[in-house]
Amino acid sequence: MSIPYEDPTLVGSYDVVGSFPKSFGYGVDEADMEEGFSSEEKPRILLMGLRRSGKSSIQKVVFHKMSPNETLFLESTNKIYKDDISSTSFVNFQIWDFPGQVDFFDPTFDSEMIFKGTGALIFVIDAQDDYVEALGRLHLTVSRAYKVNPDINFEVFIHKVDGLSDDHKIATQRDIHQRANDDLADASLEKLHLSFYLTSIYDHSIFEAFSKVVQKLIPQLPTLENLLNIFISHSGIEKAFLFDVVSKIYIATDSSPVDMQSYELCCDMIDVVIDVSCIYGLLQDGSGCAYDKESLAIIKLNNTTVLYLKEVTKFLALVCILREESFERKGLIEYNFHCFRKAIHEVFEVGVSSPRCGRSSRRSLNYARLNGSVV
Ligand SMILES: Nc1nc2c(ncn2[C@@H]2O[C@H](COP(=O)(O)OP(=O)(O)OP(=O)(O)O)[C@@H](O)[C@H]2O)c(=O)[nH]1
Repeated sequence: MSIPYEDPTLVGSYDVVGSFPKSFGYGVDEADMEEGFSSEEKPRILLMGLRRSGKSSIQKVVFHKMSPNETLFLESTNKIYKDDISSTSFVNFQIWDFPGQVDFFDPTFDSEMIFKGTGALIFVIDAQDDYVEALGRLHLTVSRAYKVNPDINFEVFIHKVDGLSDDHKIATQRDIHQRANDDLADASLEKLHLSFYLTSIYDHSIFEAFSKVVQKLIPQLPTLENLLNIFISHSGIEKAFLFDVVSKIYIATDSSPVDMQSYELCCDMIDVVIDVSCIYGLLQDGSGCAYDKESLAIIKLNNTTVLYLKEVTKFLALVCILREESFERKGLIEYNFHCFRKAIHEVFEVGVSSPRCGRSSRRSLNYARLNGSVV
């Protein structure tokens, strides 16, 4: 079976349901910054798994704002769908969505080309279905990819868990974890590490899981975490996330544990801000930008909690949760934010001026170009 490729610019686009209009973007000049980078060179995230496991739905919900219910009408993918999201998102990758029936033994399947430039391989398992066949396919896929490129991060999404009880979720995760690792041990592939996530497109779990996958691919992550730690400890803030605004993936947070509720609250805040901005912030002819340098929002909740959102770069927003009493020192928070923002810009500028030219430094350079130099 030959696997044709599909250029996303040529296929039908999906209407946007939910908070962001599809046209929501951040301006125009990414093309200039991309010079010298062919799309082939961009690091990839691969989405693989059996038919109907939910791959296309994940991609559409996370990166194209499709509403979960609309995924019911998605047709089966029969080509590799390459989605370049770098022009609208901090996540400067290509997402490659594979058809479920991909045949690794087909001579036209060029595993060297596909796996060489891959940063992460996400294997999606439908938890509502019998997963024995999926486990076999997982083993085949990861062992094949590992042989070509042992640096790939292997991520397993135990997907559609919205249909399972909490106990069932845990039991399924344990069982899949055990069997997948047993298969690897039998093949003497103990060094191949699999990470497991329970996901569903019907809640925030898919965004959280994708956040973790993407974070592993961001070379500046420790620096970003450090900056967030310094910022919150000097500002009386409880939790801070650095969000990619379009996808609502958080690319970094401070080192205190993430609880799902805080994350959801911050995601909802982004939706509210962009919704209000789209409705009341654009000009009458629809021109203008829903998210720009001026973007700032403060929401006081009825439980003495304050949510604070502010633009950091054209792709990134800082969203914080703090107590009302800490917010009395608003001037201090603003000053610290100013220093934080400056430091973030410097982090990415260092990437730009770095003389290194290996593949990984080119990746950071790519981030830097998109996130530092144009804000
Ligand atoms: N309950 C539930 N259904 C889901 C979830 N994600 C996807 N689905 C449904 O699963 C079905 C298959 O989804 P697709 O995204 O087309 O699956 P795919 O893996 O891309 O399928 P192929 O293109 O055939 O490989 C659709 O009806 C989706 O609505 C989920 O998290 N929960």
